[in-house]
Amino acid sequence: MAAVSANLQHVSSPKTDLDINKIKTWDNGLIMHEDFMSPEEEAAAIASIEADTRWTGIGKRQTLQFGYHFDYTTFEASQTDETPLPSYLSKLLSHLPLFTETSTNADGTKEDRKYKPNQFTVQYYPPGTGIPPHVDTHSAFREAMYCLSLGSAVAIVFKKCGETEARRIRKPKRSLFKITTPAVPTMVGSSTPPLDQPSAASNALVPADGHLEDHSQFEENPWEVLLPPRSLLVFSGPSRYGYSHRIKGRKFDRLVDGTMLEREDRYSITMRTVVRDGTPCRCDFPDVCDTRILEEDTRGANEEAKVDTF
Ligand SMILES: O=C(O)CCC(=O)C(=O)O
Ligand SMILES: [Fe+2]
Repeated sequence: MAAVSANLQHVSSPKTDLDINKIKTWDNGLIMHEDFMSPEEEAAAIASIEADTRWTGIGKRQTLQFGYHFDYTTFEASQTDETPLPSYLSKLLSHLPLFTETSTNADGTKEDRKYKPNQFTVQYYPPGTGIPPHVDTHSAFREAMYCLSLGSAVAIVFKKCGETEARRIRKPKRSLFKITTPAVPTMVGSSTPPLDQPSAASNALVPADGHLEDHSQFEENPWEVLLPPRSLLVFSGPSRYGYSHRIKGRKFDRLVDGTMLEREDRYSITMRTVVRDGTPCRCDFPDVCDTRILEEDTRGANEEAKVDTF
């Protein structure tokens, strides 16, 4: 699959450190494994997905939930609903390249651990649809998030969160089930894909060659990565906590050489590990961190209560 691109000012480039395995890494913690599965495995997974009768959702936004279900009213994992994994998912899970997370214990010592995902959302994207900019809820899931693309290639857009995102994330969350028109992005959790018409301006893609040395250049500027079919995206660090991601609603993505790549049916499988013990998120992006915002709001409410008693 060709690298994508256009606006040289916002070059984002992976280090292709293990070319033989087609693994690309970016300095913001994003990793892409190309050809993560064979075309035969992909076809089998799509056949199982298409034959499944448990699709839920509204309108064009249809999902299947396995392991713990993702709750679109809270943007967290359901406390009660759990569905056993189909065989294509168990197989996938058995050779997922698990990310090593470093956490700090109460006594200040560091601990390295790998966590297996236990929350799986399969999403169907008819051609032309996307997902609004969002940051997956920090407190609800562990750091590493995995996203497998099946079917059509698509461009995903990353943007380093700034003031706009910090403001938006504080707005009340919107539930998928209350939305009937294309959504205004909520920035937390996932919401209904907008059905934008393709536009020339929005088809501009960012080059994938060169080297990203400095995140600050992305503060205002989105950058795009083409997700080929059968590719696995691993989010960690800043790409998980401090960047929003979205898929624009459009019918074509434009490649570096100007080729317009028409979108077809796409399925994605998002894999996350649920945090159940209330461990607070301690990421480096407090402005877009729901744990920190809740702590701040609680402190604010306590201050107000103190004032009220006077
Ligand atoms: O479909 C994709 O590749 C992205 C999905 C996503 O961002 C999500 O499930 O939170
Ligand atoms: Fe997401």
